[in-house]
Amino acid sequence: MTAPPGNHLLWARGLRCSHQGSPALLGATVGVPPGEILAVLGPRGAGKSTLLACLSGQLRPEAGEVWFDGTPLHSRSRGARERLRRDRFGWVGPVPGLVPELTARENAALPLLLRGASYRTARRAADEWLERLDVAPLARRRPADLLQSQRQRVAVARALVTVPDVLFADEPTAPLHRPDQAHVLRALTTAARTHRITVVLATHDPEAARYADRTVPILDGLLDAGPAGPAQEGTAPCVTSA
Ligand SMILES: Nc1ncnc2c1ncn2[C@@H]1O[C@H](COP(=O)(O)OP(=O)(O)OP(=O)(O)O)[C@@H](O)[C@H]1O
Repeated sequence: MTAPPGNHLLWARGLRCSHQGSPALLGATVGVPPGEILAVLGPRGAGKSTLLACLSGQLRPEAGEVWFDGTPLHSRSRGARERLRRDRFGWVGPVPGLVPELTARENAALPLLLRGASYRTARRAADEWLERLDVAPLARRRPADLLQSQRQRVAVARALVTVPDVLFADEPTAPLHRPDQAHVLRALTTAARTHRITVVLATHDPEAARYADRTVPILDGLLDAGPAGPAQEGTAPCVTSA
């Protein structure tokens, strides 16, 4: 196994992955330098979510390699990949997925509390991120009392509260109206740039991709956007439990 070429925080080559026999990724190669906001742009079913799941270690690809911070991710155990996701990655998807019983502040603080931070520390950090996402006045409200765009901004605050090395954003504004989409994407990308957080943004919308530093197209499970590096044999089947 040879380390990836160039100065990439995240790098993948020749990723292949299928879901219950139907192919989703047929060969994806991409490198992401530290601090870059990269948009992966493609239509529905192109393989964007599967790519992000492989890059973040949720799925282990059938073939190909994923490297993060100079070490291979694709060959790590499930537990090691879960720890990496908890400690170094953030995730925001199209559905906010907030805990309904908790306030916006408690939801945003949750990742820090799960890491063992004190309530006071977690609360202070959560308040700062809610402020950056323009939802600080709503800190005491529960998700049911928030608008969809407000819930999504709380979800972004929760994804960024640990200041992850990489934020994976999978269609983070898909269910929002256009003005709310712009608001959430501007807040997300401004916060990421300020804190040098690398972002991989999956989207079907060229307007959303305009907030990124670079856009790479994905179509029918194919993406070729980085130096290939040396050839490598495939690994185990594409599964979450491996
Ligand atoms: N859990 C699954 N079981 C079966 N097929 C799946 C599953 N997840 C994705 N697929 C299929 O894999 C292909 C790629 O899906 P994927 O969700 O990665 O694409 P996408 O570009 O993110 O699309 P969308 O924007 O619709 O989510 C599609 O054909 C999809 O139907």
